[in-house]
Amino acid sequence: MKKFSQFTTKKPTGDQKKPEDGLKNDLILRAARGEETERAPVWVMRQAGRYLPEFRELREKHEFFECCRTPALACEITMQPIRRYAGLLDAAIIFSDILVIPQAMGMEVEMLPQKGPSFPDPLKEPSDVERLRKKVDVEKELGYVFEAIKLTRTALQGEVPLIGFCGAPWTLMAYMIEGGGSRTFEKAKRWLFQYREQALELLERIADVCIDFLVGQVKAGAQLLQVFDSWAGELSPHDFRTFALPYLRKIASGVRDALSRTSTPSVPLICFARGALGHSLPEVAKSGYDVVALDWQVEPQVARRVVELAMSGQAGSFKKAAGENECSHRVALQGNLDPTVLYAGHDAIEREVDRMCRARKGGFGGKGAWICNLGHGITPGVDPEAMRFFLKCVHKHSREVASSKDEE
Ligand SMILES: Cc1c2[nH]c(c1CCC(=O)O)Cc1[nH]c(c(CCC(=O)O)c1C)Cc1[nH]c(c(CCC(=O)O)c1C)Cc1[nH]c(c(C)c1CCC(=O)O)C2
Repeated sequence: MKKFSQFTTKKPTGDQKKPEDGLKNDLILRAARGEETERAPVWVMRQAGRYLPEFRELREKHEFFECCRTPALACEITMQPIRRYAGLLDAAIIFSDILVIPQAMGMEVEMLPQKGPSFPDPLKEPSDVERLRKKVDVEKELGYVFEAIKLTRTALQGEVPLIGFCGAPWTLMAYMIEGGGSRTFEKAKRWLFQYREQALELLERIADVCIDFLVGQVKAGAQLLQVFDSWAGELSPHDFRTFALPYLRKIASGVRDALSRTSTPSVPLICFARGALGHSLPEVAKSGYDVVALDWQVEPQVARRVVELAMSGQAGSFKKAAGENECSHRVALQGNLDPTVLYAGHDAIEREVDRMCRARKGGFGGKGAWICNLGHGITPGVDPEAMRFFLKCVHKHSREVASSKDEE
C-alpha cells in the first residue's frame, strides 16, 4: 500500500505550495495523517464565537452574515482566538457558517438574535427546488470566503494551519426544509420518506456545491477541511446510510479527484457526523476521510478499536472501490470532551482532560493520530479563561501521556 498517497502523488505547481511550506506549527497536519506527535494538537469548534467579548463587541456593529461576507471582518474574527490564546491553539478555522451554501444556491437566510438561523421562505414541496440555482458558480457566490481565507493565511504568517469547512448535504437539506433548527425534523424527514427520489436528487446537488466550495477553499489556502454533518444523529442507521453517508463519501472522493485533476496538493479531510457514530463508526471510518471527529457519546478507546478493526484487511478493497487518490494511512480521531465540562471549574477540567488523554481510562492514549477538540462547539456562556485553562491542560497531559512508555 502506498503511504500518504494524497500528499505525494502530485507535485505542486505555480505558486501553490505544499501545505507544510512556511508553517511554524504543523502538529495538526501530522496528527491528521495518523502520525505520532509529541503532544495532541488542539483546536475548538466555534473557537471564534460568542464566548469571546471581542467577538460580541464586533457583532454589535456588524450583522452576522455581513461578518461572513466581509473578508476583513471574517479574517479579524478568525484571528481573535489565535491572538488571545497565542501559542495554545494549533489551528485556526475560517470564520463563516455552514448556511452560506444554501445562500449560494439562492435561498435567503437570516441570523436572528437569541434564535439562530432562519429561512423566511424554506423549501416546502419538491417543486420549490426549482427556485434554486441550477448551476452554482462558487467563485461568484462564495468568492468572499476565498478572499477571507487568503487574507487570513497572510495574517497567520504560518503560525498555525487554517481549516476550511462546509456543512454536509443532509444537514444543509434539513435547514433548507425546516427553515431553521428543529426538535423533530419532521418536515425534512418527511421528504426522505415521501419524496425519496427528489430528496436524493437535492442531496446530490448540494454535494456538488460542497465539492466545488471545498476545492475553492483549498486553492485559496485552506490547509485542512472539515465537513459538518451536525444533524446526522437524527437519522436511523438505515437512513444515515441512505441519505447522509453516500454524500459524505462523494464529497471526500470528489474533493480529492478535483484537486488531483488540477495538480493541487491535497489536504487532510475531517468528517464530523455528529450522533451517528454509535451505529456507523466503521462506515464513517471507511468513507475516505483522514480524520473521524467524535462527539462525546463515543468512548475514544472503543472508537480506536472499532476504527482499526474496520480498516484492517479492508484497505485493499476500499482503495479499489474508492479510487487511487485515497486516504491510505492510519485514520486519525478528533474530539471529544463534553463542552459543558468548561463550566465546571479548574479541578473538573483538569481531571476530565487527563481522563480523555489516557488510554487506560478510556481516553485517546499517547500513540498520536489524535486531534484534541470538544465533542461539539464551545457554548456562548463559557468563561474565556476556562478555555485557556482547558488548552493548557491538553498541552500538559497529552505531552505527559505521549512521552510515557508504560501508558498503554
Ligand atoms: C449547525 C451549524 C451552523 N453553523 C455551523 C454549524 C455546524 C457546527 C455545529 O453543529 O455547531 C458551523 C459554524 N458556525 C460558525 C463557524 C465558524 C468557525 C468556528 O469558529 O468554528 C462554524 C464552523 C460561526 C457561527 N455561527 C453562528 C455563530 C453565533 C451567531 C451570532 O454571532 O449571533 C457563530 C460564531 C450562528 C449559528 N449558525 C448555525 C447555528 C445553529 C447558529 C446559532 C447557534 C449558535 O449561535 O451557536 C448553523
